[in-house]
Amino acid sequence: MPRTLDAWHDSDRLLRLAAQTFFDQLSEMCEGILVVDKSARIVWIDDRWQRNIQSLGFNDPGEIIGRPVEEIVPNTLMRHVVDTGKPILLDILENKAGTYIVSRFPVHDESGEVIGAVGLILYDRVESLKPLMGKLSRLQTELAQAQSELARQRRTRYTFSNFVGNSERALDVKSRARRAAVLNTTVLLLGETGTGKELLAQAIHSASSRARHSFIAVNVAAIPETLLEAEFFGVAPGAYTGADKRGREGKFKLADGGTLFLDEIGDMPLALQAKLLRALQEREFEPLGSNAVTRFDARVIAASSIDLGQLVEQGRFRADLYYRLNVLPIRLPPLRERVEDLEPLCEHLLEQIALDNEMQPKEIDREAIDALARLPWKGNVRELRNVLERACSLWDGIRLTLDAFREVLPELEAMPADAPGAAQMTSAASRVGLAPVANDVAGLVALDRAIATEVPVVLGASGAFGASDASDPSNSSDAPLPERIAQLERAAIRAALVATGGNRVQAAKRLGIARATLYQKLEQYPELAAASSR
Ligand SMILES: Nc1ncnc2c1ncn2[C@@H]1O[C@H](COP(=O)(O)OP(=O)(O)OP(=O)(O)O)[C@@H](O)[C@H]1O
Repeated sequence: MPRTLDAWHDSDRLLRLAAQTFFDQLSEMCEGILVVDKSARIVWIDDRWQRNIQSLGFNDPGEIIGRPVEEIVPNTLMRHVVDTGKPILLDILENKAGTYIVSRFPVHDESGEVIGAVGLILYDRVESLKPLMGKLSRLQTELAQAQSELARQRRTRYTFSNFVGNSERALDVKSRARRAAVLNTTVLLLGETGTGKELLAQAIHSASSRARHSFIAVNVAAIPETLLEAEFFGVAPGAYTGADKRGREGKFKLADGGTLFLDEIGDMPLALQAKLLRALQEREFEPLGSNAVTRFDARVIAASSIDLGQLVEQGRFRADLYYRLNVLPIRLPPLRERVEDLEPLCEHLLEQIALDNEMQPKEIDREAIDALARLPWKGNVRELRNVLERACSLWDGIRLTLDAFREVLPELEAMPADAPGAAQMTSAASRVGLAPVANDVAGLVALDRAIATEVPVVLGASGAFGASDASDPSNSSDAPLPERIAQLERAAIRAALVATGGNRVQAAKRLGIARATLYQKLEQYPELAAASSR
């Protein structure tokens, strides 16, 4: 079939000519061509490419032929193309000679083996692309900043040295946590709000072999129930209408290799508890809207300020999940049970406050510490820090005396000097008993704080719950509006907590706000947080 043969020969010739024409056209169009052999040594450059020689520090083409390409062209990827046999169709090459838009192709022999590569400078007047390049570089800078901020947030701030306290209880907590750090098991931190559960979780992570990886914290209570699953396990691309087309990674994935801190685990809805249990057991999970499983390798540290055992009894927490989490429980004592740590804690917190506010650290009188030791500190170290911060801002002197705290804690006034220590003061009834009620300002505030700390008792003890906190400067009609609004807000939240016996879910409903919003508010007002159960 001569015609077919002719056609074959014709097409073969045609192809060769096409390749030649393509090459000629391309060399016309582009700003320079460079060819390397299979060991990435330069074998040929065209006339246009020669224009770059001087900017690269050479005078003659003879000086560069036969040399490894990266010795001549900094940042080139020609060797990569030869090694992988894969083209790089479009790239930006930046080096001391300038910024270029380049293209790189492997060259194959008849058997398909890579025998070299061709590099084309498509565009060398990147100056004219300046606005575009400027935008690109701005975006790159922003991305780098966002990435470093994210990495900073995911790094832990705390180590064991930040957990202040030399009391027997504090030392015991630290030694248990140190032991937990070297193991890879699940840890359960139990303790009232503000006792340092998150601090300890970070310290365990920092001292573990996972320290180089992320520490991801999720407050289960602060996330609306409907969003929890996506937040935990992520969303597959295009999983549902309105979902991000590219999907979203969940906290489990983000914590991969590192530590996942699940705060207020007792607030997790039952349906999600099942999925969490499976994830912990199987070490894999399915993102929302996906059938494919994702493996994960993160240590889980869970925390709770309520007795999980009790929740199990009430059928609000799965027993199997409880046992799975309760491998290594650590109980953090409330501050009132380790009042000997008050002094070092005050010193540490005063230093922190000074650093944060760029001021000289204040000192604290022994007499003031003794008085503080008699308070119940339901908001624990967090509440202590708030009190110290307020005292620092209101008190001019360098030493915080008892008077400095009388301004912040008027109930100190009402408390007899020989009042029993906080450790013995286990009920609000005893505190209310100490305080004169009604029109006496200090008494009213004492009552107010007692309400904030021991809700149910005071419910019966005072019908005057709605009475405003007369000693609070924000109550004065001269107080700025934001302070007065905050005061009203506190009063409303407190009233709702009282009315619901401290139940946060019901209180949020009563207030007509989302549960997550209430949790945010309680973070703002730890003395109220201390008053409520979950
Ligand atoms: N032992 C401690 N030494 C120094 N600072 C502490 C200590 N315990 C708690 N803090 C500080 O008190 C504040 C509250 O601590 P953290 O958030 O760890 O408590 P938490 O138990 O996780 O509270 P919540 O249950 O409300 O989330 C933080 O500023 C923390 O640095």
